[in-house]
Amino acid sequence: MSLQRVAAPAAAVGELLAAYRPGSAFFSSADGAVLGEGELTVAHSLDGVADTLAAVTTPDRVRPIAIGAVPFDARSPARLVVPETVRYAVPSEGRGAADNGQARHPLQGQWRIRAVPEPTAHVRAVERGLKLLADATPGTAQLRKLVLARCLRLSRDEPVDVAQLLGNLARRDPHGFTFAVDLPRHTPDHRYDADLPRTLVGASPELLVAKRAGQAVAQPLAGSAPRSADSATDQRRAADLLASAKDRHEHALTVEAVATGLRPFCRQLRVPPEPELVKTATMWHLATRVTGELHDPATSSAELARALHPTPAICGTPTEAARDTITDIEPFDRGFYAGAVGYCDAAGDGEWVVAIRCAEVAGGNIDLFAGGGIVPESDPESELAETSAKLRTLLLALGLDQSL
Ligand SMILES: C=C(O[C@H]1C=CC=C(C(=O)O)[C@@H]1O)C(=O)O
Repeated sequence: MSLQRVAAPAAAVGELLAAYRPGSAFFSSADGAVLGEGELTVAHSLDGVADTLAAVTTPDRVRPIAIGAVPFDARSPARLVVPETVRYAVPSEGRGAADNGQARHPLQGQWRIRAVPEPTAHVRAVERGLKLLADATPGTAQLRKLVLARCLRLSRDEPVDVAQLLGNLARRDPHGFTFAVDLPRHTPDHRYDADLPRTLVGASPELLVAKRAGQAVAQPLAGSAPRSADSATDQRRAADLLASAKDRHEHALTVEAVATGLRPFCRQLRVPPEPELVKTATMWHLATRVTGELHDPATSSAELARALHPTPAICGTPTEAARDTITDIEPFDRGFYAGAVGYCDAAGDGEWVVAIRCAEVAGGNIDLFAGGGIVPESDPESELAETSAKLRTLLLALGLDQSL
């Protein structure tokens, strides 16, 4: 077994992006970027990260990390790789310059596109969800929020160039969390050839949890509006979102769950009473930054992520009832969409984001996902439009400027 080596800090995030090759693991945030290459060992759950890292940590071994993804259903195996080599980058000057237009390097080729479910069926799924939110079933916990998603399956003859897609995502959303990590090769439905590597690639706006210097930080998002190219319309949509009672309700349920999840670990937890607005290249969201001082500064980011995932931003409230309902209603397996992706080092420091605005790539196949939170005040047609707007993060990065 070789040592995990840490190379000298790279000059810029762009350098690590350029160095990404299929099979490596890339994660970037406003704090910089990390690129893991090679595979020393693999942990299959967030629970297993501490032991896996402890097993490879020796006095002459530099602080190892585990980097990778956890599926939506945390009972299924995760893939958290301890790379042989890790390179870090500090944020670069140019990182602030968003490229809001089309992908600079569109992925050429003829795509076949299949929506699962079809848009009209998604509207019916939301109507079904609304009925469950309205009906109280004696003896079962009342659903208060449910997140329903849909999937676009794109395929073509040539393999998808993940490095190019990753670069396009990073350029369009320079303040987001951009990632590409390999997944277990087998899907539960054996849809792809087991020889094909599978990669989760995306640009998530949502921090599940980060831990550094004895502090935990989470930034739950819930409540959305599409951006507009017209600046007056864009500002009006942002103001309407901030004032929307429906979106504030949807948001409050998520913040409540994140605060409840973090509280046992923290001696002081700050939860701002009012949400703020955050934006991506395509969406506005309501966000609340929750921060806490950890009782035990050694608590790891993997442990915190495990305690929080799945939040009501991607599942619902109460968690189990929402997860069962999602399995019943959605006609596809979420896989690693709506899971968690990030890294944790041997001191427990690390960052984990909610795996949204992402896609699973296998050869010439790419599955795009988007969902939305449903509360009793939700409107089915608006929910469909919201998922279409969210899908544009990946569609535009692929070079497809169309609404689906
Ligand atoms: C589930 C997704 O978004 C979540 C994060 C932000 C806002 C959301 C919303 O407004 O519904 C969702 O909770 C997704 O992008 O697939």
